[in-house]
Amino acid sequence: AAVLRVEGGLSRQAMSSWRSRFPLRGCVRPLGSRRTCRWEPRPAACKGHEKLDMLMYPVESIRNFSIIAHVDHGKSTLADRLLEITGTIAKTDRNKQVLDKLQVERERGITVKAQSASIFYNHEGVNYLLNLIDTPGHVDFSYEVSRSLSACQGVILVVDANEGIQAQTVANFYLAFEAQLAIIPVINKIDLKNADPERVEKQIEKLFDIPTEECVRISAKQGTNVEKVLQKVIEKIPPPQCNTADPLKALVFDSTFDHYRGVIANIALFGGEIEKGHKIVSAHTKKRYEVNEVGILTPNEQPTHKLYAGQVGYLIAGMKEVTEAQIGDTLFLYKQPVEPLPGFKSAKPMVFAGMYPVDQTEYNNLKSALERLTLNDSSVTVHRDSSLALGAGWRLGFLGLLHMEVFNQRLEQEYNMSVILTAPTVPYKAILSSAKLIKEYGKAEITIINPAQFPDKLSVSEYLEPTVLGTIVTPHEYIGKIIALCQDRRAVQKDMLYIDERRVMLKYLFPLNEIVVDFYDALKSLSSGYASFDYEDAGYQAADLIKMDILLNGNPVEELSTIIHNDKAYATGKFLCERLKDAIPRQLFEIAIQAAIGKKIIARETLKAYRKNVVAKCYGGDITRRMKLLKRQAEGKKLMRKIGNVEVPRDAFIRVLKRQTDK
Ligand SMILES: Nc1nc2c(ncn2[C@@H]2O[C@H](COP(=O)(O)OP(=O)(O)OP(=O)(O)O)[C@@H](O)[C@H]2O)c(=O)[nH]1
Repeated sequence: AAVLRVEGGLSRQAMSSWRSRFPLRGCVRPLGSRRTCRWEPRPAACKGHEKLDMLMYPVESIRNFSIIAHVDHGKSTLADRLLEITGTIAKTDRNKQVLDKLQVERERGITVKAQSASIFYNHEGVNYLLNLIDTPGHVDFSYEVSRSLSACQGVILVVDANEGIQAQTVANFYLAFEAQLAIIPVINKIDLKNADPERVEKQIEKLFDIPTEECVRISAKQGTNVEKVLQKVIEKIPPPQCNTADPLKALVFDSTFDHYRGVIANIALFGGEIEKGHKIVSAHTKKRYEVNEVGILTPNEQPTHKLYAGQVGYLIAGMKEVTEAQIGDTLFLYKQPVEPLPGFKSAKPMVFAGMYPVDQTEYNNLKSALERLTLNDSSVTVHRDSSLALGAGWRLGFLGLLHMEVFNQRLEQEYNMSVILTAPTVPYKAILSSAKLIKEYGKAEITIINPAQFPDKLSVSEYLEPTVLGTIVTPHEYIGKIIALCQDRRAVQKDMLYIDERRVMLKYLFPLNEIVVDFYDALKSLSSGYASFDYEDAGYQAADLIKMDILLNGNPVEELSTIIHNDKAYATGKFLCERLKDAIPRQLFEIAIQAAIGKKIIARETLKAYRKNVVAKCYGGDITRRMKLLKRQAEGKKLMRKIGNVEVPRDAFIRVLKRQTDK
């Protein structure tokens, strides 16, 4: 055990000053009198946490930082290496992407949720406590990035040595830059055959004004130079500016829900200290709680005696309700109120879709699964909704289509729920002209997030659609095709800049609905995967919109009703009908697949009748085999949805909607 001896002992004053300087002092106790003043771990409080007991961290030796990058540039791999070389996790083959804890993250190989880990590191004889937050790269999850940055004083900006600066590199750089964080540029994958770190350094200098000599060249995969990154973190990133002697001020920057322990809030302490038994108050809800547990993430939860100003850790305080751990909330000690921290702008949903239980008896189960999952993913908005065909359900708002798919996958994997999802739509607006409707809504400008509520042209003076400013980074040989694609999507060019002799950055103003579903896929396929894309909100513009329905034998398919631009109606209607024809299995009768605007049919496909005789193979009629096949057919039917008398596989709709990829 580490024993700290102080020659000649300490005065009472000096002792209290030491107390405020050593964040983990809860783990040490004075031995003997003040005069002899030997300190050693306090076993009862810290059982099993020897590492924490042995080290003490004044604010000056804490660094809080995030790793940010474009998708796949190696954030999670770098995080793994940092954890490994500091001995935070064991070095084995199994420790891949340890911070990507969710099943969906491991399956898809992407980070969806930011994760933190505390690292202990000795640099030149000084012990440091480094708190690392791994963040997602995909544009849909940039909200996670900006939230994580609020708990940090610096970032490692990872850029792939082969791909160079990509659209999300630019977006993430500006998030960090605007938050005035220290930025350490790191060029990763220098082991690749085509790596060209020099070129990437020049790009970084040109676009971000960071001198080339500040870049660190590494291979996260092989571990080359990773130690240098840690040294840079210590040298370049300032320690948090706060004081343990101040009243408690803790920012809730993330939260997760545990079935057994309730809400686990990730907190960053901007002042004071917190320990088990403290009575705390939420600035947002004004509710009072008693702290049950505090600790740090290494990367699994590890309880500590206390958390101190400057640290990042977790807190469990008997919060059971989903709404209690508001992200961005400030926690303070009971009867010691503080000025709340600025918090976060709430996430702005870009895509809305209806969600319904496959079977209405599952409504309550789905409701509680949704409540729990939205606690882990507070960027999803939920409104109750109902439909004649699909029953009671919800209208959910997502940050993008990938976010929607991931959310759906998590519902299935983590809560065993299968649901019906309707076609995604963006939040349109309408300026009403009908006095009756204005009275009904209580306002003239309404937001439409459900095609079922689309007001008729006669009662509207203007429709508005949301737009985004998109950034595309591409090798120059694809420019022609990309410009044609953007024009096809009704986009207006705003800027074009060569970031070096081979790469171009384009800026376009897009109608959001043109990019939401499949723009990224289309861009990838026509640039052989080399172009990247990112976007930010850019307000509303007037648009000529209509509502289009898809009918199966005259019955509307509610999942596929969409609001689209008039110019696109015929082409989209025809395309949806063709795709649906491929996605629906032939049935005993003929099926008419039609696209309609109001009563007017604008496209039609016909699916010929066919009978699948599942028992045809059972010549001779072995009864058990026959029963087995019929049972299998019945199971298959559960995955179907009935529209009128037509059976449609439930996953057909999402396949139909991803229209562009193989057009
Ligand atoms: N050759 C080579 N491959 C690397 C290196 N670092 C990461 N990779 C590979 O690049 C791919 C992406 O790495 P990740 O660490 O998952 O990337 P990420 O940035 O965390 O990705 P997201 O979380 O989806 O944003 C993986 O296949 C890694 O094995 C490197 O230094 N060299």
